[in-house]
Amino acid sequence: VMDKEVEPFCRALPKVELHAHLNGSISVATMERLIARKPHLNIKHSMTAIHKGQRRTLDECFQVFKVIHQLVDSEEDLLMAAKAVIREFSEDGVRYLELRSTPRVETNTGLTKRKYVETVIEAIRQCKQEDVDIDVRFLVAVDRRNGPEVAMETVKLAEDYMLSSEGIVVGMDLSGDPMVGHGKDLLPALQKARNCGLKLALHMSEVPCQKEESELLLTLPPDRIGHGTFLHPEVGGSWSLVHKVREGNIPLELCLTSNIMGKTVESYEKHHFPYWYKLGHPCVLCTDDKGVFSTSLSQEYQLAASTFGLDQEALWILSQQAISCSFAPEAIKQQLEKRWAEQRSQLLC
Ligand SMILES: CNc1ncnc2c1ncn2[C@@H]1O[C@H](COP(=O)(O)O)[C@@H](O)[C@H]1O
Repeated sequence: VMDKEVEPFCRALPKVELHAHLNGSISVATMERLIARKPHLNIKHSMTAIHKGQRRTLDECFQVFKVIHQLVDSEEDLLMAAKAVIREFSEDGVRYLELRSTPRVETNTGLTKRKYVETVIEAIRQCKQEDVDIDVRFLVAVDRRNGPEVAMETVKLAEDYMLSSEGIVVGMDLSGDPMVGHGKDLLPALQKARNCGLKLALHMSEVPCQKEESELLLTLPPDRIGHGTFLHPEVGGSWSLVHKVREGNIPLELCLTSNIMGKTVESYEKHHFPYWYKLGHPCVLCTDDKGVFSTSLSQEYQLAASTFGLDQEALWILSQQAISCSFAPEAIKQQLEKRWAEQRSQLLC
């Protein structure tokens, strides 16, 4: 009985998505349009998404992103993809979204990093004009693969747009293949970002053996942590890491399906969500790459409910607490809180 009711409940639940990579969030329908535009690339659907039951290594996931980047290589593609992703999140009941994306240069199409950022901002503005029911902010991403100079350049770009985008650009993300590069080289850039008022959402301990890097990144400290799969001592992390994350009350962005499909976590049951949740630590359910991993935020809420035995009240609280973990201005947070409160009585009766 519970499962039947839980699906429509999770869809109707107003939700906050804080960890979504733009190019990983492109749906099958949009991917079809992009593939049709570029037949010469000879790209098959099987190369852009991982389906239920399938699992890849993280390494293979990063190959998938390379293929997607070939499909999204112009201003036009990017605008179309970003608008579609925003609409789809809204249709899934997401009312506040922080979209993250890595500015890229594409010499073939004349795409520059500035144009890239401006196009994502334009997509967000157009959706707002078209009354899509969702508040969207933008986190400019640093791909760790590209090293300290590019990171610094990206920080300058993010700072410029934070000042000129009327609140759309709110922060930065550190992401990319966790096996490549070291956080210590990127520390000065991240410090600079923090000092100029950009919020930091950093991927940390997504794979084992990043203990030292995580210790270092925690000195910043970040405003939110992506994944944090291997922070606790039971999986090779340390008490010191757990202690610092708890002391700083640094929210974790947790992506169940992504971690299973990327094989960093063995099964839903073994996910680290309950570890932190039981400590009362702020945990935010997120999709990571809803396109690549064929999921949705409401599906992630359902999976958390069925795997960890959360009732509807608990799901509502989980989604409501995500508001305070967001980088939205205080006034917006208050508006969202109000909206959540209004919907509460309709949802939980
Ligand atoms: C699965 N776990 C993950 N871990 C780390 N980084 C990830 C990721 N999933 C996605 N990305 C990052 O997001 C980029 C794609 O979106 P954008 O081109 O930026 O919009 C990837 O190239 C990678 O840098």
